[in-house]
Amino acid sequence: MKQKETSLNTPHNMNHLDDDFAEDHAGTSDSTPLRSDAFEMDDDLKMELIAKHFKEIMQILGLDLTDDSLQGSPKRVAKMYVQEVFSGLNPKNKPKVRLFENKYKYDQMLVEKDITFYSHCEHHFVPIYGKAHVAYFSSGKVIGLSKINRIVQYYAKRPQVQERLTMQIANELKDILMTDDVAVVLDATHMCVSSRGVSDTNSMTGTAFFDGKFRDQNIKTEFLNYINAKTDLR
Ligand SMILES: Nc1nc2c(ncn2[C@@H]2O[C@H](COP(=O)(O)OP(=O)(O)OP(=O)(O)O)[C@@H](O)[C@H]2O)c(=O)[nH]1
Ligand SMILES: [Zn+2]
Repeated sequence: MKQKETSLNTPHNMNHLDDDFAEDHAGTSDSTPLRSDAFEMDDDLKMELIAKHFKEIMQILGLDLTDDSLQGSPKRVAKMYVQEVFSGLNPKNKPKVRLFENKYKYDQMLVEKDITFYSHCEHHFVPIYGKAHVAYFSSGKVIGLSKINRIVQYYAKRPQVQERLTMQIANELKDILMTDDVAVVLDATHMCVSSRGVSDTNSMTGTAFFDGKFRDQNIKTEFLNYINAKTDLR
């Protein structure tokens, strides 16, 4: 895991490194740049500190925190960051995945497409949202379909760049399923591009990862055709 040292003024002793914990929980697919003491602080303290600092940001912006609509916002934002939109930074929220034997000897590709995800751009902290399409060939084991969605959600719920999110999903699936035969495609809208800055409301960002059998052009085409096909079952 990549580790970064920065100093944060907290009342906690966050100086020692719990390497074993971090390694056990983060796994090999984790490439988010995390502080070496990222797992030291409990959620309550994180929320308390974020609320305190966010309140200051609101005050600096000139907002009157005695207004009854604004009063609760620092705590609301803190709770949303820690328990919801950035919950994927905490390894305790990593989905528990059970493997099953591929008893039915299914040897074709399995595709989980149109997985809706919400993430946040790590440069501007505004939403990225889109669809993930994931496929794999079983090397003898299979996982429950919902776990694929949960893995996508876990890594999406972090400050992200789309390229890293794509790789984290792919590497996690390769680790769990013990195979290189994994493909991941993400189509997403970045609100830092659409709602500010260049303000392009139409452009989308595509990222893709193909390994193992998916490097074969025919297999790749089969996967891409399937994710682009209209499946009107909903
Ligand atoms: N590669 C990559 N870039 C991203 C992603 N999300 C946002 N960005 C870009 O990150 C860049 C940050 O660049 P800066 O020039 O420092 O930011 P900025 O001055 O706010 O740039 P503008 O958005 O052009 O106004 C921007 O070009 C964003 O569009 C992502 O997932 N992957
Ligand atoms: Zn951005």
